[in-house]
Amino acid sequence: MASHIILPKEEEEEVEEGLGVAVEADHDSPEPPRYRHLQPAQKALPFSATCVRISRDSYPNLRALRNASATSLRDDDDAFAKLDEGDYGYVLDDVQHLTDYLPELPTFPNPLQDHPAYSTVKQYFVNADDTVPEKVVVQKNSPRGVHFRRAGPRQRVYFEPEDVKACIVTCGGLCPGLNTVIRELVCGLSHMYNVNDVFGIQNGYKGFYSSNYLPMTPKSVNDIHKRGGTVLGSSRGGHDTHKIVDNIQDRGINQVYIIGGDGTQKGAYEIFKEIRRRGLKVAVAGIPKTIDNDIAVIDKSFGFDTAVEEAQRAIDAAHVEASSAENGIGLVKLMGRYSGFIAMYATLASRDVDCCLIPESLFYLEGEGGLFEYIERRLKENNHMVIVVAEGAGQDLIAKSIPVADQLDASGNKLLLDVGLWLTHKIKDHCKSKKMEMTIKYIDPTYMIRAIPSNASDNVYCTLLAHSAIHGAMAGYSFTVGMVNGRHAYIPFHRVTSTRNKVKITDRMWARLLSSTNQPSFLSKEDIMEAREAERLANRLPVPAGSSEHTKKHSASVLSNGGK
Ligand SMILES: Nc1ncnc2c1ncn2[C@@H]1O[C@H](COP(=O)(O)OP(=O)(O)O)[C@@H](O)[C@H]1O
Ligand SMILES: O=P(O)(O)OC[C@H]1O[C@](O)(COP(=O)(O)O)[C@@H](O)[C@@H]1O
Ligand SMILES: [Mg+2]
Repeated sequence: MASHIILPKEEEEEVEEGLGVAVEADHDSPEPPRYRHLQPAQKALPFSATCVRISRDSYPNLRALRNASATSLRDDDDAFAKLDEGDYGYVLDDVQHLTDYLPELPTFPNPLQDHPAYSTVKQYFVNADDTVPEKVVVQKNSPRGVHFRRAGPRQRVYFEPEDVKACIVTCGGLCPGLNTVIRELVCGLSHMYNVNDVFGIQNGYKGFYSSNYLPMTPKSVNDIHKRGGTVLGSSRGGHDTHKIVDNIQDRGINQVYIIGGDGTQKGAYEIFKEIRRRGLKVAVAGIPKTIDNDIAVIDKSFGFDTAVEEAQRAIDAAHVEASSAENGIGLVKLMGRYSGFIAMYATLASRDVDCCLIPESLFYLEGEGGLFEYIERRLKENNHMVIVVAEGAGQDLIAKSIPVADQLDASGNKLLLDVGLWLTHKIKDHCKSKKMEMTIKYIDPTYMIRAIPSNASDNVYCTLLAHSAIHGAMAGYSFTVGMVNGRHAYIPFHRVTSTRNKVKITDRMWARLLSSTNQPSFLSKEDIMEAREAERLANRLPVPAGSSEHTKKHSASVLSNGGK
């Protein structure tokens, strides 16, 4: 896979009058990276900002460096990174900072140092060099790997409180905890940094240029965390980078807090790039929201725990319905377009679920090891059963039986066909063909789950995320904030948008689920090998000793060495 990394001029003699060269590095190839001069548009960028601190001499390490990362940069010229190498394979995948393109900015003492509540905390400020490792399970000889900048308050900040004009926007689908994040941003800015000029953008990205900005105060947001939804409103679509940045510029906004999922974070990155291109002193802080828990790098997204908890109520209802009928089946559809985390965790928590179907694990209906065979067996054994299906599961099967053209929502997300309804009909038809008496009750609790306020633990998590975002923006960084291995970190935008977090069906968690439900895995031996190989390639791991692939490679290298 190729990615583009930009080197500073002084490290590349081949540059003529340009500011630098782009390096196209193919990590899977032993060939040295190819150099390309920057395109005119890229030359317009203040170069010191985007340089990757890798010298030409360290090229042998470049592959190792990129290999240390589980995800790669997007394969386009926009994907610039700030990578910093340390000893023993240490890599800092750093976030953008105002001084990358405005090097002369003054700094100010952090007002928290005089705050009665915070100044008593020993070592309240984080060390400027503190970083958080992406992977915490290591071996004796493994390189230290990729790290992210640790979140938290810094000794010096890049904004004076009275100069800050902040705005908050929520985009995409609802998720429990949105109001808590909004509340804590407004209160945190005011209570920690004495910032009182905070505005709410209404109804998502389009609100930047089509609605009034709502002034927000600690008083006006005091009890919003007890309500579901978002007091600001949200929407899909409407991301017009130029119009948005024009408005940010015209209104003198200098901190933008953007709460939303993968689509929203992509939009935040576009906004940041345009802000930087215009040389504006504006920090962009993304706070990832995804009820599906599918955002890469971070441990867990806010609202996920609340969603799993609320899903129990639907599963309980399905269980009551199923167990109160002869050959009763309760079918619950849970959220998860591409990732089945809610379905998997809700199943593991409930213990009443007999089968969980997720997008990551393909299933089939007919024949040996299929869903119908399992349903028949389970009804015979237990007289009732509960099935949980994630909304993105079985889309391939539905598309085969009901061919319809793909439809997209306003944000460009594919609209899914209703797997719950489809499965209900399929199961009914099958039982009818087998002359089996049965009852099936289908429950879709999606909007009931999304619309509730967050639970206690999500409330605390939302508060910490909001505070980390504020500290980062005040310190001049632009980033997506998130918890990585239990510590809050500032993550480059491209890292959270380039891949998706998915359930690994070769992991222990999925194995636990299979053993708890006793459902078929729907996988052949070849499927398992294929999934393991995909996993290995995605994580750039070596071929395991003893595997057939390893034996093949080993024999080939022995032969090429003349059998030595
Ligand atoms: N690639 C993209 N570039 C810029 N904006 C995007 C992109 N993808 C989505 N957006 C914007 O982000 C917002 C939310 O996206 P959406 O996919 O609906 O929800 P989520 O952020 O939860 O994934 C929408 O306003 C959409 O226009
Ligand atoms: O009906 P809507 O509002 O488009 O939302 C449905 C989608 O919203 C979600 O709950 C969350 O999606 P986003 O992360 O894109 O906001 C999905 O699980 C679901 O498919
Ligand atoms: Mg999304």
